Amino acid sequence: MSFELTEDQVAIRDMALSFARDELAPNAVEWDQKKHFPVETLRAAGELGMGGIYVAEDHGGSALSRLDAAVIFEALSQGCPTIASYISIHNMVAGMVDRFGTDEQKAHWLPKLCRMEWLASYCLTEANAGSDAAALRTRAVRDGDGYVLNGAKQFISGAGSSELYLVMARTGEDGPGGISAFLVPRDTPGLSFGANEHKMGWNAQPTRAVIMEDARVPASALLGQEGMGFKFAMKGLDGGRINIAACSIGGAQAALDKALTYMSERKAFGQTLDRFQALQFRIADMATELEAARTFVHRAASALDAGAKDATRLCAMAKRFATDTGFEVANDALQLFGGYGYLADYGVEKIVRDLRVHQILEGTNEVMRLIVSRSEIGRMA
Ligand SMILES: CCCCCCCC(=O)SCCNC(=O)CCNC(=O)[C@H](O)C(C)(C)COP(=O)(O)OP(=O)(O)OC[C@H]1O[C@@H](n2cnc3c(N)ncnc32)[C@H](O)[C@@H]1OP(=O)(O)O
Repeated sequence: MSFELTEDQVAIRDMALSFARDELAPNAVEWDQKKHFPVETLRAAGELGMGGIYVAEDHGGSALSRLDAAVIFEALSQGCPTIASYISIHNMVAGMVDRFGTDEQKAHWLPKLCRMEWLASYCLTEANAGSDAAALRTRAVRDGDGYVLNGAKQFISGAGSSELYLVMARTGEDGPGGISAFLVPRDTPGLSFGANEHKMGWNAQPTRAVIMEDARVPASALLGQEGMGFKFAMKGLDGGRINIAACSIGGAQAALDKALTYMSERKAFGQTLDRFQALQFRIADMATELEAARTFVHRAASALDAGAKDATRLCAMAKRFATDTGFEVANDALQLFGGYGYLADYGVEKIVRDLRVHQILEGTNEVMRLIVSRSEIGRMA
C-alpha cells in the first residue's frame, strides 16, 4: 500500500493545476457575478482530455482511474469549484455511456463528449423525488420503434447548454426496478428547459428544469436494458460523489492558501496575523482536517477502482466527510480575513457559497449517512 502519488499522477495533477491557475482562477469571480457558463473554457478542458477522464481511449477518452480523477478534480477546483463540479457531472454521464452503452451509442456520443464539444447533463432528480430518487415519475412509454417521454427533471446542471441528457424514466412498476435510462439529444422535439435558477453559489453553471412533453426518442436511445436505469444511476453517483468530495477539498485548499497569503501581509497589534498563536493553531487544524479528507477520498476512489464490495459505503462516507470538512475549512478561511472575507474581492466568500451545495447534491449528506448506516446495521444482521 502506498500513499504517494505516482509520477503520472503528479504530472496530471500539475497539468490540472496549471489549467486551474491560468484559465479558471482569474475568471472565477467574474463568471460567478455574471452567471456566465464558460463553454469555451470547457472546450479547452476537453482538449486536455478532461471530458472523458475514465472513458476508454478507443472512444477518445483518457482511460484514467477514479483515483486519478480525484486528483484532477481537487486541482481543478482550486481554480473554480463550480466549473470543476460541472466537469465532474459531465464525466459522470460520459463514463456511464462508456460503461453501459452499445458500440453504436459509444461511437455516436463519446468522441465529442470527450472533447467537450458536446456537453452532458445527468437527469435523475424531480421536484418530488430528490433523496427518494426511486419515487421518480417521469414516464417513458414504448410506442412502435421508440419511446415517448413525459415528465420534468429538476435542478439539472448544464441544462439548455448540454447536447446530451441522460434521463432516468419509469418504464415499469413503481420503485427502483421500474426505472430505465435514456440518452436524449437536445434537439428532441418535446424537450424544453425551465428558467435558470437563482442560487446562493454555483452561479457559473446553469441549473434548470428539463421538461419532456411527448418527447419521442428511438428505441436505440435506451441505455442497457429496461429496468436497469436506477442501478446505472447509483453506480454513476458512486464516482460522482468522490469527484464532488475532491472538489470540496480543492476549493477549501484554495481558501486556506488565500488566507495564509493574507495573514502574512495583514498586521494587527504590531505584527502580521500569522504571528498569533491562536490563529496558527487554527491553520494547523484546517490543514490537518483537509489532509484527513484527502486521504479518505483517495481511499474510497481506490476502492472504486478495485471494484471493492464496500466501495459504495466508502464513497458515501468520504463524500459526507470531505464535503462537510471542505465547507468548514473554507468558512474558517473566510473568518481569518475578518470583514474582507465577506467582500467579493478576495474570492473566499464565493468558495464558501460554492462548497455549501456540495453538502446537498449528488445525494445529501443525510442520504450518505443512510447508506452508511444501512451497511453498518446490515453487517450485524
Ligand atoms: C445547484 C443545484 C442543487 C441541487 C442539485 C441536485 C441534483 C443532484 O444532485 S443529482 C443526484 C442526487 N440524487 C441522489 O444522490 C439520490 C439520493 N438517493 C439515493 O442515492 C438512493 O435513492 C438511496 C441510497 C436513498 C437508496 O434508495 P432505495 O430506494 O432505498 O433503493 P435501494 O433499495 O437501496 O436500492 C435499489 C436497488 O438499487 C441497487 N443499488 C443501490 N445503490 C447502488 C449502487 N451504489 N450501486 C449499484 N447498485 C445499487 C440496490 O442493490 C437495489 O438492487 P436490488 O433491488 O437488485 O437489490
